[in-house]
Amino acid sequence: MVSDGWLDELADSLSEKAWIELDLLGHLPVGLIAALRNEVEILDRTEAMGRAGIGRGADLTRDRSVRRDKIAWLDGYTAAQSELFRFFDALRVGLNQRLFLGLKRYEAHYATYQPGDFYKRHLDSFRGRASRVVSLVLYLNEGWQLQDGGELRVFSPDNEDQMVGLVRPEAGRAALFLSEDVPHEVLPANRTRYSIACWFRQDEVPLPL
Ligand SMILES: O=C(O)CCC(=O)C(=O)O
Ligand SMILES: [Fe+2]
Repeated sequence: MVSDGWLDELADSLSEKAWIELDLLGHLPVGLIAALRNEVEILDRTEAMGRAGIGRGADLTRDRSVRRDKIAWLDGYTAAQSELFRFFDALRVGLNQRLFLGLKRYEAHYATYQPGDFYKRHLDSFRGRASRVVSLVLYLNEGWQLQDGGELRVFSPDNEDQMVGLVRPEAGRAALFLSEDVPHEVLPANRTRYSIACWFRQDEVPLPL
C-alpha cells in the first residue's frame, strides 16, 4: 500500500518542486474512496456541513468572495475514516523519515463545492508558523469530465502568476504540496464536487493558522 519506493518518490517530488499530483487508488484499501464518498453525500444531504471560514478563532472570516465550499471535520470514528487515518499516518511517518519535517499530527475535513462554488488563490499556511506544513487533497468524484470544471489550479512557489499544474478532481486522484509554498485555487465546478483536505502539522497543540 504505502511502499518505501513510493514514499521515496513523494519525498523527492516535494523537495524538488514542492508539489505532486498522485493517483491513490492503488495505495488505498479497495472500496475506501466509495465509502468516503458515501459518507460525505450523507453529511451533505443532512445539512451537517458548515460554511468554511478563513483563519481561525477571532480571525475567522467567512468571506464568500474568497471561498464558497462547505466543510465537515473528520474524527476517524467510522470504519472508512479510521482506514483513511491509518494511511495518513503512514504518509506522515514516511515523509518525516525522508524529509525530517517533524510532522506531529494531521487534521482533515470533507469539503463540498456546489455548482459555481470556488476557492480563490491562496496558501494553506502563513510562512514560519510551522502549523500546516504539508497539504493533501483527495478527490471523491466518479466520472469527472473535462466540462465539469472544478480543477485545482497549482501555481509556482517562485511566481504566483505562473500556473504549473491543473488537477482534475476525479475519484482517487490527489495533490500533495508544501502548505507554505504552493499557491493554489479551486476553479468553479459545474456539478457537486467532493473532496477531503488533510494538513500535516508540526505543532502538537493547535495554534491559529
Ligand atoms: O479542493 C481542492 O482542490 C483544494 C481545497 C483547498 O485548497 C483548501 O481547502 O485549502
Ligand atoms: Fe488550500
